[in-house]
Amino acid sequence: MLIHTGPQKWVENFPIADGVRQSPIDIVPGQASYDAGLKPLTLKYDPSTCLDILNNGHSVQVTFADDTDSSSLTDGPISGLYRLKQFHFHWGASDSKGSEHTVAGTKYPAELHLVHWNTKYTSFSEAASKPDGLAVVGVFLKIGGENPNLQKLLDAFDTIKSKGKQTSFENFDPSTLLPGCLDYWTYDGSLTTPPLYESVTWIVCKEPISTSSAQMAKFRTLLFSADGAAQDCMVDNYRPPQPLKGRTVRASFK
Ligand SMILES: NS(=O)(=O)c1cccc(F)c1F
Ligand SMILES: [Zn+2]
Repeated sequence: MLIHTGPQKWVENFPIADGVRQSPIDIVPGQASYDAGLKPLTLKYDPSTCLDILNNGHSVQVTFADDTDSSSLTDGPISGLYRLKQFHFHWGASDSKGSEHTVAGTKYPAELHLVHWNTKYTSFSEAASKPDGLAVVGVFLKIGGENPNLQKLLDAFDTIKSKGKQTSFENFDPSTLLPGCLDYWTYDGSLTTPPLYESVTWIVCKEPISTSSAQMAKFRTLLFSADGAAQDCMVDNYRPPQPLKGRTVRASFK
């Protein structure tokens, strides 16, 4: 029988779930403070660093070679250079929910997370638990026209349907999943899945990218469960917004 240990249970094994800088949050544009000192994001991605696509049992993840600075994030709210490690998604059981961050209470059907780690540390694993260790760029997906760049990922889903399945995935350029305008909100937060480390500088793009309802349905064909186990559709793999606890959300735009 299926036991879902949802976000409400995480605090038992990860007490930081009730910490002071947890993610995601509800972003209230009217309460964000414009910071003229915030630089535009510099995202330089090399498609040849794209390695594989994986069903890790809680999302679909595309992993990158991070042994050089070829795919990097600089500027924006951060100092130094952060390397792209992976990107993944969160989505709902229907188009009415699925994003982790919300905007004045609005839920999007999905959210893309591009995970980067600070090269002042020697590896992702070392960086993952440091207060300035990670920078995650979040991009909302909204229902609109079909997204041909997203379709390249979806076409690989049939071969990674169940938990633990992965397949090679090469020469994908993640910048094709970025919105045209890179205006963003930024705040200090955490991983949104266990171990919930408070190590993430969040950079959430104001402009969503489009996906179709049919493309969203394809995400929902993935499984939380491993081959041979009772089939458990991978849906609602998002954590709800967490208390702001006095944090300031800054905007890179007026
Ligand atoms: N949802 S999330 O972007 O916070 C995230 C999840 C797992 C590992 C990470 F490094 C990470 F950043
Ligand atoms: Zn995520």
